[in-house]
Parts: sequence; C-alpha cells; structure tokens
Amino acid sequence: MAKTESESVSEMVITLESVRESLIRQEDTIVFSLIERAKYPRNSPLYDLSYASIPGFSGSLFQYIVSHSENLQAVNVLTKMLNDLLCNRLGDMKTQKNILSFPDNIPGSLLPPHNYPQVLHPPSASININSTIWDKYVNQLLPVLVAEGDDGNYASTATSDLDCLQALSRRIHYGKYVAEVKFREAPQDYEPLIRAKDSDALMKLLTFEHVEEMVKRRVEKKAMIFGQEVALFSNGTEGKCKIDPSIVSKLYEDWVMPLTKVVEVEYLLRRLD
Ligand SMILES: C=C(O[C@@H]1C=C(C(=O)O)C=C[C@H]1O)C(=O)O
Repeated sequence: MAKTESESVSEMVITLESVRESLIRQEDTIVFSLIERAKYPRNSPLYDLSYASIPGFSGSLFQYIVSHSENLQAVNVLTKMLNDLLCNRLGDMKTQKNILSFPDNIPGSLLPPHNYPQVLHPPSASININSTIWDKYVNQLLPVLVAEGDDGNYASTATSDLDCLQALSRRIHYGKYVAEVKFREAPQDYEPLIRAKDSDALMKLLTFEHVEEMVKRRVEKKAMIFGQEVALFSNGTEGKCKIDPSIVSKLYEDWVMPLTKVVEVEYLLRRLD
C-alpha cells in the first residue's frame, strides 16, 4: 500500500552518524574545488572594487559574475525541479540540499511550494553567514592557497571561486543539521542552555575535540592524495602535490569548523522559538 506523506515524513530519521558521513563526503568536494582554484594565480583585479566599472552594478567583477552565475544556476535548479515534479520524483531531501548556497540575489521560486519533509526548525531559515565566508575566502584563504600573479583568466577563476564558496557555504550551513540531531539526541541537556541564551555553554556542549582532530587529519590526507601528480611514466613530477595539504587542515581548523559551530549555536538559540 502506498505510504501517506506524514508516514514517510515520520520515517525520515537523521542521525549524528549520517550527518557526519555527509560532512566527510563534502570534504571531497571542498578539497577538489580548492585544487582546481589553485590552477590559477590570485588574479586580484577580479576582487578589486575599483577595477571594473560595470554600468548599473556596484561591486567587484567577481561579485558581478557570481550574481549572474547564480541566477543562471537558479534557472537550472528550477528546470530540474520542474522535471522532477513532472516525473513525480520530488519528496526526498536531495533537491532541497542542491539549492544554491549564495541565495541573496536569487529571484523567488517560480514554482508553488512543495511539501518537503521538515527536518530543520523553520526559524533557522534566516541563518546565513555567507558574507563572513566570502570575506574570509577572498582575504584570508586565497592569499595562502594560490600563487601571486595575474594571468587574465578572470572568468575561469571566478567560476572556480564560486565552486569553492558554494561547497564551503554548504558545509558550514550544514551545521543546522548537526545541531538538530544533537538537540534531538539530548534535549534535556540543550533546553536549559537555550532558555538561558548561554551561547558559550552551548558551544562547549556541541564541541567534540577528538572529532575535530580527526577531521583535520583526514582533510590533510585527502589533499595529499587527491592533489598528487599522477604520471604513467617517470618524469620527475609524480607524487608532487598541487596544493599544500597543511593549508587545507589549517582552513578547517581556523574557520570551517569554527563557522560550522557558529551556525550550530545560532540554530540552537532559535530551536525553541
Ligand atoms: C560537526 C560537528 O560538530 C562540531 C563541529 C565539527 C566540524 O565542524 O567538523 C566537528 C566536531 C564538533 O566539534 C560534529 O560533532 O560532527
């Protein structure tokens, strides 16, 4: 017999383990996107507010390209959703997860709202720290990740930057799911701290240092393995790494994990609203 909507919703179980598995899988995307970005030099004019003067737009060339690419992707996402609807395949969380990560400039959906399984607490929808991610990416990560220089390849560089930013943003905002499962596993521990609005205590409660240590070591190893030059015949480059693996581990230590936890705390503070 076919399941009713509410039956399938109540069967949707997310666990800390499944959420952590997703974070591990997302590491691959992040590491690969960083390796791709490192093919190009810094190309600073791209981020320079005074470099491009685009009629009707105030911002850098990168901001301009990003806002336009995301609008284009939004159209692609809508087309995909429409196809899914026509094939009656909507209803799992996949489509929701594929929605863009930098939604500030995206036009509203053209489709009527679909009855998705509700995993997150609705007030969390407003949590968005993309401007912080953007700033740290351009001003802190790029200077250490890529070589100084300008090869004029601005469009490819911007596309690559956008891939990195979307992957990082998705991972960091995934903190909402992490927080939700942690809350569901121990509401008795979280509720008093949420009511007291005690951000520091919440941060302490949701932090697992041994997990963070493993994350750092794993992403460093992935950067080393994924970034290795592979040659069929010995030519002196095999084994050479396209990016410094320690930069990836530092990136995670200094801001990917701290920002994920900021999202977790922000989410929990709204969890009883
Ligand atoms: C994501 C989690 O919450 C925290 C954040 C982590 C991260 O960003 O990777 C790792 C461990 C925790 O301190 C988790 O517990 O898995």
